[in-house]
Amino acid sequence: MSVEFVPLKQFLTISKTQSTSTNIPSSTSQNFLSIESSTRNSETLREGGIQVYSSQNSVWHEEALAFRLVASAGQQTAGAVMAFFSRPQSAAVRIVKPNSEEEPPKPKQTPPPRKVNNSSTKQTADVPQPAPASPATRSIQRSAEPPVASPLAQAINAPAFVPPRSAPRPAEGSPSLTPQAAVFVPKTPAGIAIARNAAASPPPAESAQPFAAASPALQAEPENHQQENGQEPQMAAEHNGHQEYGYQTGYEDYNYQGTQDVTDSPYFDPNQLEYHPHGYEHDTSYFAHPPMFLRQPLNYLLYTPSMPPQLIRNTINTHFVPPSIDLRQILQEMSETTRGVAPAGLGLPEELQGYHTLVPLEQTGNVERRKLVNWHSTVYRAINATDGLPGQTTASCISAFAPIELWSQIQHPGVVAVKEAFTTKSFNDNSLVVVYAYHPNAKTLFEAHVKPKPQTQQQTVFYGRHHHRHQQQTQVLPEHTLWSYIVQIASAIKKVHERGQAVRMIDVSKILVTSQNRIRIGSCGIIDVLLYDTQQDASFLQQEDLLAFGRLIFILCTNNLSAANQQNMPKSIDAVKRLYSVDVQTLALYLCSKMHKSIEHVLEMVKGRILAEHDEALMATDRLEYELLGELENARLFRLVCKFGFINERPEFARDARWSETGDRYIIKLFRDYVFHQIDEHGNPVLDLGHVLTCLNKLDAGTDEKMMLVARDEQSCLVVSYKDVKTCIANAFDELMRATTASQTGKDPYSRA
Ligand SMILES: Nc1ncnc2c1ncn2[C@@H]1O[C@H](COP(=O)(O)OP(=O)(O)OP(=O)(O)O)[C@@H](O)[C@H]1O
Repeated sequence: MSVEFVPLKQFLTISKTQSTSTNIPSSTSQNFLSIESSTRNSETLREGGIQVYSSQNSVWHEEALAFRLVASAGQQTAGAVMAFFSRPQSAAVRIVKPNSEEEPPKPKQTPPPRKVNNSSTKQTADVPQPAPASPATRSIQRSAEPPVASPLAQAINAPAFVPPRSAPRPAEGSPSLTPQAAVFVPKTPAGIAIARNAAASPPPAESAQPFAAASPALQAEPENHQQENGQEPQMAAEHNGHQEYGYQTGYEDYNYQGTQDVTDSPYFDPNQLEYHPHGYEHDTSYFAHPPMFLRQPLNYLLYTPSMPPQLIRNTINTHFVPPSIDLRQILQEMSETTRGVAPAGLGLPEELQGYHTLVPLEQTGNVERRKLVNWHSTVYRAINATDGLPGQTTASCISAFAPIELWSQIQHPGVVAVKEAFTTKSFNDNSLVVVYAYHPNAKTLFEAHVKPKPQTQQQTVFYGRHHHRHQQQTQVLPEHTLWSYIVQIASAIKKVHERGQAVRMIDVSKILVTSQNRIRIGSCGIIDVLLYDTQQDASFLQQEDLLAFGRLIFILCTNNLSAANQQNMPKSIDAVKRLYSVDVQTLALYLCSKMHKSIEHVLEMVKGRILAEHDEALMATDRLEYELLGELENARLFRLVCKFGFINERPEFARDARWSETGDRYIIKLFRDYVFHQIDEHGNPVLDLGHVLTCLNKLDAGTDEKMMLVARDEQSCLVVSYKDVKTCIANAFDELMRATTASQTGKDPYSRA
């Protein structure tokens, strides 16, 4: 979430309390609470942005949906496990031990990593499997011949058996998984199939490399791809149906170059900086560069697929959803930003009414700032530790915060959700804090389309916010995008107006671009609180909204903040005529006219575009559903890996007979080795993600396929099915679960009563 702070001398004259708050109960918050109460350390689980209006500051907040999914997934797992398992019953075929009379046991100096064999053939179920010959012989190769029954001792001394991991080098041209491909978890059924194939025909052991070994050629790929599928395509390439309004021809008359600095343009009006639709004072600090600090960026190649392009699921850049590869990177960046922390020394409060880890999203300190009415504001990202009970509120304060309560009830995709508001002195002044949903890496429309752009891309992050994408933008907004914005804003206005309220924040600096072509009106409710004692007619304010909407269209069409000023109107109309369809011009003029307007009439005027927008939105949901399908595997396999982590190597099991070499839990230990600790014939570790995925998928499915597990000392082996291992793991995990529950309730974990 994000929070906005306003220092409020006037405001606090209303409320004499030092810290007051109004909490907006929401079903989402309650859901979170219930999840948090069932998990520990919930404080890291919710994210928030706070916008704090103060003479210096502002803050916000929002739920971290990603965490909620993990938490609920964990609960589902637990429930399934508890319902599923009975007492452990190992179905292992048998443990084969060397006969000490026939052959003396080998000395147990530094036992080498055990070798394992995926003997997926049925024969292994009933016959003794060939055992490793000697520790020196580390080679594990898949035998082409079916295993032959042999006396035990002979089996122990038999030539080394061959697991699929170190199969002979595949013939040239045969399909194999490259190390790079193995790095990435296949996301689709097709991907899984590839992984399985890869497990059946693994790469030569020497080609196996650690995951981080990404090829430099692949590193360049996302960038190129981005250029091809940039979010802001060239106007000429845009299929907007209005190419006659070509940017070059249209704007040349206007003497305004797209990449030119706005301030160099003859169209530039120094007075534009004084444009203040809501009483803001735009000053030169508006264009000041925020303080930047360099940081080590994450290597997104470790997160995004470096698969061959033909294996990437969706390369189409749809209106709202970028191609898969870009989408994944954007989401990773968002996730990284959400977890960022501010550099030390900013003097921010450590805790603020249940919010912590404040990170300014804009410049703080002694900088010249624009004003919102008579106040300055600063936006921070913050993390919500608790849901914060309502503080002491005076009657007058309750009425001042009433608009926030009204706004919190407005749930609309075009409005940044309002959460709560309170006052504070934590910033060494009297501030109003308004908490909003946080949209990582959001930009204002001004930043996205109006502000002059740097010519080069920079891998820099300003206070944890990424600034290296989408820097290369043309200055002319494609008409298709413009209509999309118009429809989204009109829809938001409709929602607010029909509730008898006014938006009062239709401004390029307050509307956020939160993802590809998705915009939301932000900072709603602040003006209502700040001017709560100024009685203003709602219908008058609604007319102001529509006027602001018209001005916004002119600004976006011309990239000029003063485009809608009286003296610039003729030029602006001319520019709109040249660059955009007559429909845009008609709508903008209607909205800027002095006649009585209504949002219903606006919707009537844009109804054709609404259908197009609706279709794009449906296409986006289809795309996202498709992307989501590929992620299903992740949670399932992640839960399995977590179970392994919970179960294996627990010190309390060290002396438990069931975990000893004759116990039923021993299978889990050996299976873990089989999955993760493979070695090749030279004793080198094999890091084959394909093998791990194949094993975990079979384990999760509980297949009857059998494998041979070899003890670490290579003195015995065990033939079990994945189903057996699954049962063992489930039983062990169930036991842990019951122990956990018992420790919370004080009951004996092993008592079934
Ligand atoms: N809810 C939010 N989630 C994420 N980022 C936000 C949110 N609200 C604002 N921001 C970001 O915070 C930054 C500052 O926002 P702000 O509204 O102060 O814009 P501004 O252009 O600096 O306007 P002003 O000059 O009035 O302060 C912007 O870059 C904006 O993208």
